Amino acid sequence: MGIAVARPESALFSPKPVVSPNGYFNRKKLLKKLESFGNGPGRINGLLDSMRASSPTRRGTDSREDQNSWTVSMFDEIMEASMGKQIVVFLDYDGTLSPIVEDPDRAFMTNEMREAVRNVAKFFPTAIVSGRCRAKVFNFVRLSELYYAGSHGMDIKGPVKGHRKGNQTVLCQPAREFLPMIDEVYKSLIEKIEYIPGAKVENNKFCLSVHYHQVKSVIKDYQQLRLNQGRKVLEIRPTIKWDKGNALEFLLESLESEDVLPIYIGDDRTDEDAFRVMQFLKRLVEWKKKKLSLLRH
Ligand SMILES: O=P(O)(O)OC[C@H]1O[C@H](O[C@H]2O[C@H](CO)[C@@H](O)[C@H](O)[C@H]2O)[C@H](O)[C@@H](O)[C@@H]1O
Repeated sequence: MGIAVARPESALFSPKPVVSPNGYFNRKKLLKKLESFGNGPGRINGLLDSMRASSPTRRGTDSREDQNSWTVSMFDEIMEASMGKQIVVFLDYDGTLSPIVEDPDRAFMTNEMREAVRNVAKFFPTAIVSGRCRAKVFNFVRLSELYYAGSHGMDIKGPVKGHRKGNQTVLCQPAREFLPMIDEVYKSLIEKIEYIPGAKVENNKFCLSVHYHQVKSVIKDYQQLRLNQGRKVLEIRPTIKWDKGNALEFLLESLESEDVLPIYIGDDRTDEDAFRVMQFLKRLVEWKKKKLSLLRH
């Protein structure tokens, strides 16, 4: 597959973290970048809906043939919508780049998939957005040219220095203060879980995944932590308002390019936080366009 999109020579992400006093990004600035999001009002919305509809189902019923025909039919649409824009690609890991398997430590991606991601990253800034801790997802993917947003976006880092000329590291860890608490709960869970056959607790740095049940009793005394249910997994994370959607906004805000077309591919409930942000931004762009056209007439 050949993709011809011009990539600017300058660094794609700004040199230092974008931190505004009241948060980690400036929505107004982001809106400006996305002003010409799509070639018509329903364009990106339709694209996103189709992407979601064709992502692998929980039971994995989509055939390879279905997926291939979707890829071919969407290719032209994506190319058309991206005219003059900087495409930015966001990819979830488990269930998107790797198959869902029983043992979370063995969720390897194929070399074929790694090659595909490597090729995408040659043309577009590419970020992996995962519930896993950044180091672990990096060990699976092993592509240093990518951006990684681990712990559901609570730990963001750019490509290693020197990989691409002029590229800088972006760092964002909005839940740092929760580390001791997460660690405490992790230790407590390890003790409890020892006696439960098949249960496993995974330390994802800023959040924890309990591969199965018996967790509610342990965290009931921690009001600042919440429970989230994933695929046969319970996730514990800080109550702060920060999810994969915020990670997406943070990375888009860090882009130096003015006109961007974000593409996000994911399969899980937590990816819907990012889908919601994309829908919201699109509505904002439409609203602003409508307002401008009313002012002109
Ligand atoms: O955001 P993601 O990259 O999709 O991470 C979400 C969770 O993924 C992993 O668990 C899931 O995949 C495992 C391996 O296939 C599977 O055994 C488990 O049942 C799934 O829930 C990861 O282990 C979790 O820590 C992540 O929260």
